[in-house]
Amino acid sequence: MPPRVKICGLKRPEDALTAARAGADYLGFVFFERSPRHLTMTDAVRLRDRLPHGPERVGVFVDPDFALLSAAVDALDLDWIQLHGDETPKFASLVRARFGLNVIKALPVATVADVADARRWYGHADALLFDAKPPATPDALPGGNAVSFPWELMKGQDIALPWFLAGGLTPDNVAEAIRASNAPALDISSGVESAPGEKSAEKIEAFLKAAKSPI
Ligand SMILES: O=C(O)c1ccccc1N[C@@H]1O[C@H](COP(=O)(O)O)[C@@H](O)[C@H]1O
Repeated sequence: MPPRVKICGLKRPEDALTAARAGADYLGFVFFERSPRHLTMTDAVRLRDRLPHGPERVGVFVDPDFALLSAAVDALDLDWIQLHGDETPKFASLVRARFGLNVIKALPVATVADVADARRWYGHADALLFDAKPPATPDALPGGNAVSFPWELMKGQDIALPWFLAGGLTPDNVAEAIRASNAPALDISSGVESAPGEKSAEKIEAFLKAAKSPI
């Protein structure tokens, strides 16, 4: 079965439509002010009725408060909440209970010990997302840095939740990433952009083609 694919950091309805037509399973929207992909609440409300139906909608947050989550859930009719900061398992459980939505917890990975951290989230999150650790630079974001970790770290891991491979994926490296990691789902942002925050229709289509039919 081909991996499920999330195209993240969408801001324009035409990019969401391109992703949906090309076979994306999830559409991701970033609510983090420092990101070039940040969606303001005003823009989110405008976007809502122009989004395609079919793919599930994921809001991406970094150590959010409940007011932000509530506004974004309402604005975009979200299906999933992705926590991409230093949130605790207890906080993830509270979010699930409060909103009745699925939670994806992003985990930063550099070594196999970071992958083993997954088990802390069993019973608290509905899916996990393994992303590279952010570079140690002042301007680095918690995610969306176009940085990969060694995909082989995931191979043969017994992860008891659905999981996404993320970080530095591109149309050119995704077939190798799938082979190396056996990932059941993939998440991409920078690799389908022409500039930070600007999605490329050609790259979205190329990524989905390569991800859904790896050689
Ligand atoms: O994309 C962002 O700007 C972002 C900001 C804050 C937290 C998470 C963010 N993105 C997530 O990171 C992955 C990997 O990004 P990339 O493909 O390496 O650019 C992305 O898909 C989002 O889930």
